[in-house]
Amino acid sequence: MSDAILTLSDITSGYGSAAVVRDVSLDIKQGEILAVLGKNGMGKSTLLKTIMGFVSPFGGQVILRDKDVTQTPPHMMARSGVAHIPQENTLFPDLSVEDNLRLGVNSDRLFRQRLPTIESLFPRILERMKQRAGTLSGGEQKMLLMCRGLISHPRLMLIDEITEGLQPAMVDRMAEVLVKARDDLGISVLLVEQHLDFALSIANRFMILKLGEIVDQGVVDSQVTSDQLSAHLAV
Ligand SMILES: Nc1ncnc2c1ncn2[C@@H]1O[C@H](COP(=O)(O)OP(=O)(O)OP(=O)(O)O)[C@@H](O)[C@H]1O
Repeated sequence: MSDAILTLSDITSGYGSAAVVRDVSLDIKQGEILAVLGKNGMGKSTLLKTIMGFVSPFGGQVILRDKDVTQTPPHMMARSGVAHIPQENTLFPDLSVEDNLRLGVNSDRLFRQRLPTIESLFPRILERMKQRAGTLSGGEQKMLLMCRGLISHPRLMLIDEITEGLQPAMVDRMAEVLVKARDDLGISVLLVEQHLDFALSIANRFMILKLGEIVDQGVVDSQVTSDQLSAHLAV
């Protein structure tokens, strides 16, 4: 049995007949953060949507803990412990913070059981439980999206540009939360990012996607700096 929680083998996918992700192979181990970096339009979001089952691959395999889940629909992927936090805001703005959070669990018992973990990660969200989600600040809405993912107790999170539009203090908070999720809860994370310093501050490994293909990858250590990788991301 492989120790990878997720393995992609030669995934090619896209829209209509246009391939925007080409022959991507990767694996993520339990409790590891893999950052997928690249310029706009390089296929990063499509890669996450393909794993989650929103986009059907033209070829290749998606393996979750040794089980072939290629073409598995999103609700079944969620049931298998995969949480997708898309770039778009998928909160229900007219529902309260609490009701949005409750969408991440299927029972009142689990909700009450897991709330303390959420409280320890994001105390400010708890202070706003009765507030309509649409009236939270942009940063608080991103926090709520992350909490809704975390309260489902995922084994794997697919996170798409969570730092977009966040102020530096909130970016730091988000980094702390992801590191805690990895180190304390053992969650694996596939992180799509344009914020290089954020990604390199928390990721174990990185991978650069260019026109849908992996053009560089490696372990994040003191040798890897944002200056080296920024050439891949410059517009
Ligand atoms: N639903 C769709 N139908 C057709 N083409 C699409 C669709 N979604 C994305 N594309 C195209 O696929 C390509 C890759 O898009 P994708 O959103 O995966 O890139 P990305 O690397 O996540 O970019 P960004 O950083 O700007 O979000 C782009 O050329 C985009 O226009």
